[in-house]
Amino acid sequence: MSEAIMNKTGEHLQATADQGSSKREPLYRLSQVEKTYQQKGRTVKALRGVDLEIMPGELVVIQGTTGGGKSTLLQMLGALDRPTAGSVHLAGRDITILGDRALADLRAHDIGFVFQHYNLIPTLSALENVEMGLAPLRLAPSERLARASAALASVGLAERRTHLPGELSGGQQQRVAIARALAKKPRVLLADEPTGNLDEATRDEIRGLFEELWRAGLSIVMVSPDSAVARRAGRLLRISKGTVTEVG
Ligand SMILES: Nc1ncnc2c1ncn2[C@@H]1O[C@H](COP(=O)(O)OP(=O)(O)OP(=O)(O)O)[C@@H](O)[C@H]1O
Repeated sequence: MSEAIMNKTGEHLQATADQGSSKREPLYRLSQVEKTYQQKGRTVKALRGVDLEIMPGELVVIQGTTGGGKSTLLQMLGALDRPTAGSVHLAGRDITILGDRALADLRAHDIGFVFQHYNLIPTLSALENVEMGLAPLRLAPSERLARASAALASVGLAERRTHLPGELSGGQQQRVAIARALAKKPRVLLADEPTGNLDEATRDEIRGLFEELWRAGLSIVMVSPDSAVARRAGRLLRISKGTVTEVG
């Protein structure tokens, strides 16, 4: 990535890195988190008493066996679902006791999501897609435009702002999705197999972008089976049968 882009990324994220919580307070603190699902009359324990702390500025990669609980854990971190037992604190706040509206507000402001399949709206331009991510924040239109433009520039796509997703490569579409998450200035970026849909060369480009974002101060938690992503991680976790272990 060019130095100019990195400077923009750094500037864009500075406000995020500075916001609120002190450096010593964990970004996440999970205590005895359990999640059980009912599946055709039987109980499945997806998470079994997970204790986990993630500090601000960490790049955490989660790997594990199929059905081990990776997606369930990411859903707990993303406030997309509540645990059956235990607590999840985000920046010192117990998010397991929040109501639906407060959780939606938290997701809109504090958590950036990136998925394997980009989830862009095909009829909207790159810039409009990024702006859409800001809709729940009810910003003034000028502020929304400024934030979306800055986020697109921070991933190197300033010149592609008017392009539709179908006119962009897979890697560029994933960059738009990352810009959409960054525009919120989130406390944390959660990514679910973000390189899973890309060819090897593009995969490396997106791995590099995540690493640069991390080095610029962003906290990132990523589920990825990609061993090259794991090698770049600050911290690698394995989850199997609902139990998390540190690797290395
Ligand atoms: N909504 C649900 N309802 C019932 N069971 C579920 C639900 N979501 C997950 N499970 C079960 O919980 C366990 C953990 O699932 P999870 O999706 O978290 O695993 P995973 O590690 O992400 O798997 P994969 O790598 O296959 O995506 C599995 O046994 C799964 O079948």
